[in-house]
Amino acid sequence: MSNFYNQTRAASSLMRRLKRSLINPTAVSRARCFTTAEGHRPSLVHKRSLDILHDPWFNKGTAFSMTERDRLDLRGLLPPNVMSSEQQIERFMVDLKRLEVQARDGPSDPNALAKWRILNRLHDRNETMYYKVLIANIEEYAPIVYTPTVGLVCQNYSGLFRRPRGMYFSAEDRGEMMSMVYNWPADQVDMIVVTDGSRILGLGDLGVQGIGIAIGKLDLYVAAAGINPQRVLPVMIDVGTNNEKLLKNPLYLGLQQHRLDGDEYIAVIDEFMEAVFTRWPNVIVQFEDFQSKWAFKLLQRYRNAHRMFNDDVQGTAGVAIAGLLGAVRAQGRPMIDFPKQKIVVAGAGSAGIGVVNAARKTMARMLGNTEHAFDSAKSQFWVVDANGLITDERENIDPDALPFARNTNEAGRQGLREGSSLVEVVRQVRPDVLLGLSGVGGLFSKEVLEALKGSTSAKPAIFAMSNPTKNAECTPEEAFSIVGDNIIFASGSPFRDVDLGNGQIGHSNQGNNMYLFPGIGLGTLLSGSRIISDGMLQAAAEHLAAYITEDEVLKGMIFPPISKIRDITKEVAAAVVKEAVEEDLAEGYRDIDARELQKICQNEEEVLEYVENSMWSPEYPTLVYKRG
Ligand SMILES: NC(=O)c1ccc[n+]([C@@H]2O[C@H](COP(=O)([O-])OP(=O)(O)OC[C@H]3O[C@@H](n4cnc5c(N)ncnc54)[C@H](O)[C@@H]3O)[C@@H](O)[C@H]2O)c1
Ligand SMILES: O=C(O)C[C@H](O)C(=O)O
Ligand SMILES: [Mg+2]
Repeated sequence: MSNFYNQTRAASSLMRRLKRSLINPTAVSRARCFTTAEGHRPSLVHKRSLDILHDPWFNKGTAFSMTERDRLDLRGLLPPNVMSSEQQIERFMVDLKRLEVQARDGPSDPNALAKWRILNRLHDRNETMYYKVLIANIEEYAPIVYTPTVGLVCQNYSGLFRRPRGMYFSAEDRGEMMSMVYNWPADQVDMIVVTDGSRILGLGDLGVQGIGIAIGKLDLYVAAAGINPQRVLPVMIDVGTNNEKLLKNPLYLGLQQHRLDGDEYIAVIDEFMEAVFTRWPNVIVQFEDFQSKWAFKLLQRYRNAHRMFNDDVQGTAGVAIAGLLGAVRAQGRPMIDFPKQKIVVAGAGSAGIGVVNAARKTMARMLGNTEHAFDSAKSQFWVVDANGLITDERENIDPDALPFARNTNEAGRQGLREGSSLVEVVRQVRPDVLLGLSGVGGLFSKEVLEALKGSTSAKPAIFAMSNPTKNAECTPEEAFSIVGDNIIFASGSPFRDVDLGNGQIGHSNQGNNMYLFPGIGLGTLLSGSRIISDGMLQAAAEHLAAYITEDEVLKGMIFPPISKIRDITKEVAAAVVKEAVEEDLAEGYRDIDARELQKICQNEEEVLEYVENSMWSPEYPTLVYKRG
């Protein structure tokens, strides 16, 4: 009897709620909660895709089941791991409690993560205002939305995740990507930054959490290059992770399996490339923070047929070249002396090898671009990795590092051998430049910096390029205090200038690929080039190098201030457009065809104007309602 009574009461209460829901949309959701709990009765939704995720009544975030994701066009718009609502709450609570703990190991600003949250919420609410704030305060907030804070964000992404941004393609989506790509609401996408999360900055494998780096890079594409924010797409390809800590964490948002490898891995990336280029044939894809093992292979696989580049290999190389040329000028020598520089590089990964390859080519070009010049230029480099100096005696040598392996006999005459330590190499070689792309914080120890005092250069250069801040090979204070005032210093993450006393400033330059990738992307877009050639990358680097005046260089400034990044990007993009036209690669952009582009490129001012006029600026447009 009482059972019957309860059922009747529940049924009439449900009827009342449903009736109310017909007139009051708020009640729909209340009824939804009620019916779900009582009888799994579905709710009717008149939305799909992102509109559901952005609706607080219907959104379940990571708790959408896979069938619901398929039914509602949500596949790819959420990290792949489906969570229970209990897990969601646990994740939220862990994050909430973390606020009580001071962020350790992060950027020097203890409030960086809090600032990131505030900016991120603005990004979700009002994109125009977000970019207005970012552009107007780029020097202050680039370190929040980009390196170094973005590293901390990626490390904590499972806790920080609120509203999804970008697309996730996972190993589970094989065979589905071609249709999934249509779940993204924008018909036009100009720029994709994609990562597989395998080497995020110097922080290692962060799996699905690496999406933060793609978001941060695209923030700069909008702020610096004026790419329309409605046409950017951050992508995470989740093929698993080899980070055991993440694999053991039940609240991790990614696939809880080890990374795919070999042909299986390549098949996933191939499928992703085919899907995005089918839907958006003119898109440009920037590969970011792939472990070296795949970075070079994928670059070779796609670069001759697709509009793509690898920022860590090619963007970094260009920035380093600009910095190295600046360092030569700072010594009061002509740039043409670059081929005489002795360069010790610590780190033989995607970034280190990318830099030595490009620097070797630049030297060869300066020496007349002959085969002999190219061959002899390699002797200016000493490459040291985790196992010490790389020589031709190295077993299982990485083929990408092979051209830079020192000849053992010749190394012996210098007092060096296979595996010599960094300090030994610096002591014996007495280099003009010590460049770090090792990911190892503090690698340029007191001993190494002391050894650099023996440099044959009047003004040795120290490039501690690893990110984020705690992974820098040394700080500017260490460099100036140990090696002396008469040095050039650059780091990947921002550091403050050093007060040398007597009114003298030791400049701390930020040598980061952020000076180039936005211009490479924008220039490629505006030229309509089908590929990104070496010449286009070289033109970008040369323009960055030329941006700094003689006066600035002599004061030790080899990179311009970040506050000028929009102007630098415009110049770099114009150089890329011109080179694409010169190489006959440019096919035009929108209503500017190849022939018109050629005409524009005959006049320096006109190219710059073309680029500037094509850049998006954060201004509110007037909105007019039109029935769909
Ligand atoms: N400033 C920039 O614009 C910029 C651009 C790209 C990469 N980076 C930074 O460069 C670092 C490396 O990136 P990657 O993609 O080449 O990584 P990677 O993991 O592929 O390569 C790291 C290299 O460093 C070597 N290494 C490790 N320990 C060493 C030691 N004790 N001494 C000498 N070498 C050592 C490794 O053997 C490997 O060759 C990262 O921290 C990344 O953030 C900076
Ligand atoms: O992301 C950066 O700040 C630079 C570079 O791409 C890196 O991987 O460290
Ligand atoms: Mg990178």
